[in-house]
Amino acid sequence: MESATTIDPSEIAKFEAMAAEWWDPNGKFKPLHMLNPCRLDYITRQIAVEFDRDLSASRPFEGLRILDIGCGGGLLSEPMARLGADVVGADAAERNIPVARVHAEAQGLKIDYRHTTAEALAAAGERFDAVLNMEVVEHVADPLAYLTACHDLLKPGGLMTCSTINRNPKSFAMAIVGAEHIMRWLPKGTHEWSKFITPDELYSLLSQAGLDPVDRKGFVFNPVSWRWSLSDKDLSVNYVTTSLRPA
Ligand SMILES: C[S@@+](CC[C@H](N)C(=O)[O-])C[C@H]1O[C@@H](n2cnc3c(N)ncnc32)[C@H](O)[C@@H]1O
Ligand SMILES: [Mg+2]
Repeated sequence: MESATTIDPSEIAKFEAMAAEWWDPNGKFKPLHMLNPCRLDYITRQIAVEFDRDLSASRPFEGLRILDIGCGGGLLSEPMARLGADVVGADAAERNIPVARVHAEAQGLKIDYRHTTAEALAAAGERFDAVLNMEVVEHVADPLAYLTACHDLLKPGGLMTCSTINRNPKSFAMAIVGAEHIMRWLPKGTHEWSKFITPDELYSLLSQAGLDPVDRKGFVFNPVSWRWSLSDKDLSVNYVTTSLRPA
């Protein structure tokens, strides 16, 4: 892989070790499986509004080229392909790629999965209408270089959704003590609290990368209903943003 400046080898090693579990809803990626309906609701609505698509149509994203960067096993690539998009899924952890490919093939989906990075794709001149950048930025070596490569991957007027975890005492309690040590949803050491990013810091990084941040919402877990929902106000732990590449 050329010019892979955003790779943190210790982070990639963690994901290589978990690759076989991507599609086990009760495995190590259980939190992402639980979060999927809520985040898909957000992502599909943002894309539909920006590109004037009707989500009640059978393949509303037909003709859109979408990159799922840090795609893991393809938990988001697959629904985008089902909606008709032309999807590239890219991940720096090599073992994720065959896992994602085999699963998509079994579903009868055509997705272009690649073992590569955002910076290598950008350098190769790849361009997309939308980039899904979900739960990756807190795992990269250089967030600004990474987001700049993501900016370069967008066509003018293109849209990126970017989610991560806030950095404060509550997110330490919930995302690290709660998710890793008490619930054991994630292996211990999955997340480093110091790499979490506040929404204001992320907006600033997105702007420095040349993007216009236009929206942010919280992903809030309700332990009573055992469901995630979107929140306008509570971005205290998990949250998502939308930004546009100026036309
Ligand atoms: C928490 S997972 C999120 C997977 C997927 N985006 C989702 O939300 O279902 C983070 C993924 O980012 C990948 N990753 C980490 N650093 C990366 C980098 N510098 N470039 C590309 N992918 C990276 C990891 O291998 C892992 O698959
Ligand atoms: Mg994460």
